[in-house]
Amino acid sequence: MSDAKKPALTPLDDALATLLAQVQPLADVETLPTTAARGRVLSADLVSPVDVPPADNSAMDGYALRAADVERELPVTQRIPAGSLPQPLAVGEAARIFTGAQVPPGADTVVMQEHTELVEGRVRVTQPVRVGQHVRLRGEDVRAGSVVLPAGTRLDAVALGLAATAGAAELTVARRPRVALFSTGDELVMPGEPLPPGAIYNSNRFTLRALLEGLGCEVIDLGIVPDKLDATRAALREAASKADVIVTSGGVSVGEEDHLKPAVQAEGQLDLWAIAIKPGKPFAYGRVGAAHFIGLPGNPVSSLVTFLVLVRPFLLKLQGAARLAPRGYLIPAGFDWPKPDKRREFLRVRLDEASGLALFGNQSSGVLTSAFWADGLLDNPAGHAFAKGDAVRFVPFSELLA
Ligand SMILES: Nc1nc2c(c(=O)[nH]1)N[C@H]1C(S)=C(S)[C@@H](COP(=O)(O)OP(=O)(O)OC[C@H]3O[C@@H](n4cnc5c(N)ncnc54)[C@H](O)[C@@H]3O)O[C@H]1N2
Ligand code: MOO
Ligand SMILES: [Mg+2]
Repeated sequence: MSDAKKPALTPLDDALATLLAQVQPLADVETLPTTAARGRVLSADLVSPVDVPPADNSAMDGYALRAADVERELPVTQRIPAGSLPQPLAVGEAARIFTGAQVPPGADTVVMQEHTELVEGRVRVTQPVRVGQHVRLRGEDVRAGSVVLPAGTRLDAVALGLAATAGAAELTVARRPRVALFSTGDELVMPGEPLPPGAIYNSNRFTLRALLEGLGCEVIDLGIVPDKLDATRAALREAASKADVIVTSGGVSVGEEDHLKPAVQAEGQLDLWAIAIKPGKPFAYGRVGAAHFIGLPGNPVSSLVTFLVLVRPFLLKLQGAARLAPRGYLIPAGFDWPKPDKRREFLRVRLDEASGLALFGNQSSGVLTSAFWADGLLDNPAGHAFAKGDAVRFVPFSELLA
């Protein structure tokens, strides 16, 4: 193809806007045990019916007392382990108390046992105290009636813990998106099989499956589809009959062996093709029947990067997630980048505390080791040169692979 005939590449932000405009959150929800909801998106606000903590309680093993009484030697009149109900504390008394135990009515302060002396059942405080010290107040974490997790929360470990602290045994989440996945390429063989001359192992299937499962999707794995137009069309029809979204890898560029574009045009419509990013230029989006079609480039790093920057926010929006964009951070570059690409680049870099971002030597889109080595992606605007020490945008994999 001559330069004159080259289609304009769509900027990434425009491509993302097009994708997000095409997707509405799934209407169907399901209620799951909290233990089974990791990675899913909450579809209604979770309101706590209880205060957390439910009562004032001790942050230390020690003695509960009135701060006004600390100058005196106090008789220890009760023992309060966690989980037991205390008796009211009279003036001039102390209670033996343990971390997490309810502070007795009448006491306003806890003294840790290291700051006391116990002589014949009477306790003497040996250090100055502050009124209210070591008392964790009822409702200081969560107030009854407040929203602990808003609709659209992605349920990670901390969110699940917070749901449980509010007593939620079940959570209502968006149903799993059904995603049909297939890889194209006559050179592909599955791990575990012998590798004939000319062949390579299919890695994208594993990367993409893991990414999809991590985002709460039900993966309909259609395996490897041969580089033939008819086979590609048949695979698209099958995928569209089973899934909300079709994700493919490979066969989306310009060679005669790349059949996805014509197959999608024959079975549905192609809305977007080729974006101004490196790696990942020949990304495709369209529709086949009622299903969304997303064609990722075959090169393993290209399919990974395009998934992370385009498909991930798309699948999160499909589930009603509130936050679609990953957080990026300005970090000093540890290297010069004098010859930027005309496309927006996503460089595989590692975070080095002393020198800033370090670059993996081989940035080829076929080199998956670069992504394994890296801590994240340096998101460099199109045509932007920078020098060592300049602040650049770093998006950690911890943001993208979660
Ligand atoms: N004449 C041009 N050729 C290419 C262009 C171009 O603009 N003009 N773009 C290049 C870019 S950039 C990319 S990215 C690739 C994308 O190609 P396809 O999406 O058509 O993918 P394939 O040709 O099928 O494969 C590319 C590459 O990746 C390997 N591959 C494919 N699938 C897998 C898999 N499941 N696991 C592991 N590796 C896979 C495949 O063997 C090829 O080496 O096109 C350039 N060409
Ligand atoms: O877009 Mo390709 O991914 O540069 O190799
Ligand atoms: Mg190709």
